[in-house]
Amino acid sequence: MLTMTDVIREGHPTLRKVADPLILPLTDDEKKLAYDMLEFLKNSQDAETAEKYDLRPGVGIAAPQLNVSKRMIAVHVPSDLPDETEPQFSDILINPKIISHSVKQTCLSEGEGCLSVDREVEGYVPRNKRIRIEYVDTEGNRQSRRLKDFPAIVVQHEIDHLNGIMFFDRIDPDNPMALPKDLEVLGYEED
Ligand SMILES: COc1ccccc1NC(=O)N[C@H](C(=O)N(CC(=O)NO)CC1CCCC1)C(C)(C)C
Ligand SMILES: [Zn+2]
Repeated sequence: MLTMTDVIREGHPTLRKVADPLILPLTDDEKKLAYDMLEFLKNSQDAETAEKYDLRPGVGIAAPQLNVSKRMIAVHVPSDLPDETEPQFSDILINPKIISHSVKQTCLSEGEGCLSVDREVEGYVPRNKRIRIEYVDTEGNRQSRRLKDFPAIVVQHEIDHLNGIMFFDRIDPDNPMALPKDLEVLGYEED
């Protein structure tokens, strides 16, 4: 199973590379990595396993973070409803592409972090509020999804990793707490 020791950290050159598209069908190794990535996220969200292996509570991870410069991400976003056990969005996305997106932007009120970044970085990370993505799943089937808000933020954060972009690259250095117009901060319900 993957643990935090398998995750490369800020400063490792692979995090700044543009990852290569995967050729289908996936090799057995690529398929194993895909499943390991999704299992890592599920493990990290299981209190006992997370504590036992000291895992940070992950909602998404990209292959480059495991030093594999290939266009593959895993996402496992829990539901924000208390009694709901089904995740909001959970899948392995091969060669994901943002096909279109809303003009409207959003950001997390508490900013972002990263499994590959061992420090707090202040500031809003503006992202598209709604996105339409296309990707191939591990069975080789093309998938198309429309996502918004937190699941959309997670997928955009992970696709950035496939292009060598870190979340703090998107924070305005002159005014980290600047809120671009047309941006709705996520986390505070608009009354
Ligand atoms: C179960 O955990 C949660 C439940 C509800 C809300 C949030 C979370 N967890 C997270 O946001 N987790 C972050 C995360 O996995 N990432 C992914 C990452 O680093 N990928 O490379 C960072 C997030 C910042 C915005 C989107 C993803 C870390 C960096 C804090 C571990
Ligand atoms: Zn990250």
